[in-house]
Amino acid sequence: MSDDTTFDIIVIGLGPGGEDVAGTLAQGGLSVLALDHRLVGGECPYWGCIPSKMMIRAADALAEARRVPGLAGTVGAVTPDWSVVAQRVRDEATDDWDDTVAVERLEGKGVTFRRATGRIVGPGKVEADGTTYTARRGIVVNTGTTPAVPPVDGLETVPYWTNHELIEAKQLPASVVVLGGGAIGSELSQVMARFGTTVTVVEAAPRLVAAEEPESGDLLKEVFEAEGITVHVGVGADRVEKATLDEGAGGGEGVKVVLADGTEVVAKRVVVATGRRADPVAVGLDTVGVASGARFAPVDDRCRVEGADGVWAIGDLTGKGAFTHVSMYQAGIVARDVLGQEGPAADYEALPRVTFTDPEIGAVGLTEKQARDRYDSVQVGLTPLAETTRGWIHAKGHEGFIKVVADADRGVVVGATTMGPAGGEVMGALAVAVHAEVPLDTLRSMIYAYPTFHRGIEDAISRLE
Ligand SMILES: Cc1cc2nc3c(=O)[nH]c(=O)nc-3n(C[C@H](O)[C@H](O)[C@H](O)COP(=O)(O)OP(=O)(O)OC[C@H]3O[C@@H](n4cnc5c(N)ncnc54)[C@H](O)[C@@H]3O)c2cc1C
Ligand SMILES: NC(=O)c1ccc[n+]([C@@H]2O[C@H](COP(=O)([O-])OP(=O)(O)OC[C@H]3O[C@@H](n4cnc5c(N)ncnc54)[C@H](O)[C@@H]3O)[C@@H](O)[C@H]2O)c1
Repeated sequence: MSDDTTFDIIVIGLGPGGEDVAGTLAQGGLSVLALDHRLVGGECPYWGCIPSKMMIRAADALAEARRVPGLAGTVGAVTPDWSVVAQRVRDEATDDWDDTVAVERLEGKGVTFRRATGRIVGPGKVEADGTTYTARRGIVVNTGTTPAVPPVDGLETVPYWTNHELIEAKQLPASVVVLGGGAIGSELSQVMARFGTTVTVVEAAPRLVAAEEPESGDLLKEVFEAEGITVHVGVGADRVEKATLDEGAGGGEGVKVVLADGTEVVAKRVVVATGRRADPVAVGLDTVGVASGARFAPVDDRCRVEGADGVWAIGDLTGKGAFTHVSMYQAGIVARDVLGQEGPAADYEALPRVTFTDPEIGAVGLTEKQARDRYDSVQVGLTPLAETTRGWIHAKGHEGFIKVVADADRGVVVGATTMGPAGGEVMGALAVAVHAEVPLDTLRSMIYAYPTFHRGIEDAISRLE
C-alpha cells in the first residue's frame, strides 16, 4: 500500500550528496521524499564552494594583474570593484539564492520535494511540517553543518558575519577581523585583502590551515603578511566589544577584538570562521540509537549509521571530511547499497583536499605527523617550487613546495602536499599514487613532462629520506 505519506526512501537535507542520492534512487525506481528547509543543493552552491571560488577567481585575477610589472610591462592602475563579483555571485552562481532550477531538476527525476525541516522520530518515521512520514526502505540523512560560533565574551553583542553574510555581501567592509584561519578564514581573508579590505586573521592554533602540513601554514602566513594581511597565530580572541572607529579606520561604528595576549584589534566587522558544527540530535538520530552527545553520525563503510537499521548518513555530518567531494562520494555508496548493487566500500585513505588560497594548497592522504604516528618507517621528500625549472620561470607568485610522505616498508606514498600555482591540479597525480598504492619504483621510472610544476614530484621523490 502506498499513500502520500509513505515512501521507499526519505532523504532529510539536500546538500550535494543528498540531492544526488535522492535523484539516483528515484531514477532507480524507488519512491523518494526529499526534504530541505533551505535550498536544494545545500551550502556548496549557495554559500560555500561555488560562490567563494568565484570570489577567489576574481581576487586571483587582481593579483596576477599586479604581477605584470617585471614580467610583461604595465597594466595601469588595477582598480578592484566588488560589485562585479557580487553581481556574478547573484546572476551566475546562486540565481539570487533561488533554487527553482534545482527543484525542477530533482522533481524531473521523479523525487517528491517538500521545503520543510525533517526530524526522525523513530525507526522508519520522519516528521515534517506536522506530518509523520513512513520510510519503507530507509532514511538518508544529509543535514550538513552550521557555523560553530565560539564562546567569546561579547561576540553576540556585535553584528558579526559568517560565510553567509560574506558570500551575500554587496560591499566589503573597510576592515575586518577574521576569527579562524582554517580553510574558510584563509581563502576569504585573501579575497577581501586583494579587494582592498584591511584584514587581520586571528587563529588559535599555532598555524594557519592547521590541519595541513606545518610547511603549508608557515608559508601561507609569510605570503599573507607580504600582501599586507596581519596574522596572529597561537592566540584566540578573549572578548569583543563595540568601538567607535577613527577616520583612518573608516569612521563610525566598529568592533574591538581583544586577544588572549592583550593585543587589541579594531575593525569595521568581525567575520567568524572558526569551524562548523554538525547536529545529529537536531535531526533525531538519537531516536534511533545515536548517542545524544555524538558530534557526528557514526557510520560504517557503507555509510550505514551504526546501530540504526535502515538509516544512512552522508556529508559533513559523518565527520569523514567536510568536502563536497566526500558528500558526493558517499552518495554513490549509499545509492548502491540501497539498490543492492555491488561496489567498493568507503575508503578515505586517499582523501584529497584543496585550499584555494594563492598559492593553492593541494593535499592528499596523511600528513607527515599522521604517517609517523601510524607507520614505523616513514620517509619524507620536499622540493621548494622555486628550485624547479617551472617555478623559476614562473617567478612572481611561485611560492610553494611539493612534499611527499612515504611508508618505506611498503614502498608507497601515503600522503602529499602540493602548494603553489595550480597546486590542486598538481595534487591529482599524487592522489592516484596514494589511492592505487603505486610503488615508489614505478613513480621513479615514469617520465615527467618538462618544464611542468608536477615535474617537482620526481624531484621530491628523489629526496625521500
Ligand atoms: C565558504 C565555504 C567554502 C567551501 N568551499 C569548499 C570547496 O571549495 N570544496 C569543497 O569540497 N568543500 C567546500 N566547502 C564545504 C562544502 O560546502 C560542504 O562540505 C558541502 O556543502 C557538503 O555538505 P553536506 O553534504 O554535508 O550538506 P550541506 O551542503 O551542508 O547541506 C545540508 C542541507 O541540509 C539542510 N538541512 C539541515 N537540517 C535539515 C533538516 N532537519 N531538515 C531539512 N533540511 C535540513 C540544509 O538546509 C542544507 O541545505 C565549503 C564550505 C564553505 C562554508
Ligand atoms: N577549499 C575547500 O575545500 C574548503 C573551503 C572552505 C571550507 N571547507 C570545509 O569547511 C570546513 C569548515 O571550514 P572552517 O574554516 O570554518 O573550519 P576549520 O576547522 O578548517 O578552521 C577553523 C579554524 O578556527 C580556529 N579556531 C577555532 N576557535 C577559534 C577561536 N575562538 N579563535 C580563533 N581561532 C579559532 C581553529 O583552530 C581552526 O584552525 C573545513 O574544515 C573544510 O572541510 C573546505
